[in-house]
Amino acid sequence: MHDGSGRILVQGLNKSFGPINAVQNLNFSVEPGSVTGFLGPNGSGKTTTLRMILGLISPTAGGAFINGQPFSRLPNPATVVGAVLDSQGFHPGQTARTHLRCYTAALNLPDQQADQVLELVGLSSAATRKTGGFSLGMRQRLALATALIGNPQILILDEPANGLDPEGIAWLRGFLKSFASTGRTALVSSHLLREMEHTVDNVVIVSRGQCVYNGDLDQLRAAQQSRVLVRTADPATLVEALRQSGLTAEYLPDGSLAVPGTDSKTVADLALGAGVAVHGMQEENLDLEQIFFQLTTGQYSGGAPQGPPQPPQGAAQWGPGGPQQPPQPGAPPPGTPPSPGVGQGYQQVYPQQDQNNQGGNGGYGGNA
Ligand SMILES: Nc1ncnc2c1ncn2[C@@H]1O[C@H](COP(=O)(O)OP(=O)(O)OP(=O)(O)O)[C@@H](O)[C@H]1O
Repeated sequence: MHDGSGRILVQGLNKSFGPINAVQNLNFSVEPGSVTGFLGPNGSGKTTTLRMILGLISPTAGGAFINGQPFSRLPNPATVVGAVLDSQGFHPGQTARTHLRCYTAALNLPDQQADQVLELVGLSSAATRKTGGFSLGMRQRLALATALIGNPQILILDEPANGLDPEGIAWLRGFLKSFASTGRTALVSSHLLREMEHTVDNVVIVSRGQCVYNGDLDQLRAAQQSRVLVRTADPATLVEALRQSGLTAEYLPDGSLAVPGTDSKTVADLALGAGVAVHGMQEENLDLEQIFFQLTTGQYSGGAPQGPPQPPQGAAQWGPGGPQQPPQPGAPPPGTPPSPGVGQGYQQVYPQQDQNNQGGNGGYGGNA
């Protein structure tokens, strides 16, 4: 029997396709009562992971558990998990209602359930239309209706916002939030943090098949920091003045300094007090999307293998760049404050980016 918790647990998950390591040692948990975003660039292993969670492919190593059981061992799985990995699999000659009634019949559910889920996804008026004429957004909604047919406790959606217009995305957001507010679990993948930013409570961010962040989105947001970039004739003296005021500084490749967690006035005052001439100063702020790019950038750089992405300061659980531990049954949920020292040191955040500015996809740095 499953434990009924509504929890998804991924432990040491690996999947290789020949020489391709699509998923490497993934560990994360997805908690009930929340919407968790599973985020990463194209090809980062999201769909492969979801397929393993749903028992559609076998892991090379590790495991995925729903309510404490592998998917294949769940009794009445349609009442436990509803999933959409692909919104293309409809018979074009079938109406939306007939399509859904195939499922109610197969699952031994009352026929009215088909109309109920159509209403839930806002497709009641299209119940008798053939799916062949459906727009991409309507297909997404019908796929969602199909996933909901067994009134599942857990919803797993792969890129559900693809093809949705802004109104559709807003609707999806409201739907997922209300689904989670009833204590159920939603795991939703996307390659765009911006798309999911206002929908999800927690995020699991993957890059090149590895987890680079797993935790509370607010905590990731709180890790955004401004830093002051300062050019001076005497950086060593300024570093010492900063140090005496409890601030740290990083030497950037062009010789200027980056001072995190402060503002330009403070740095200017300290420089003045130390008698150091300042030749230029600038404040920089990271937004969430920049952090996302920074964590995931380099996947397609095509060059030599790179080091793992580095976490911003104060973030929750980190993957290869930090002390992420496999979640254990009963472990604290994502968002548990990091232990002292986790992700400390703003200096870790920038160097790769400043030097390489890889990918050109919003990469941070280069302003110093
Ligand atoms: N059946 C397969 N055979 C060979 N390689 C595969 C197979 N499925 C996935 N891959 C490879 O595994 C890697 C991860 O792919 P996956 O589809 O899981 O990524 P993704 O994050 O879902 O990407 P996207 O956002 O583009 O859907 C890619 O390099 C992909 O080419």
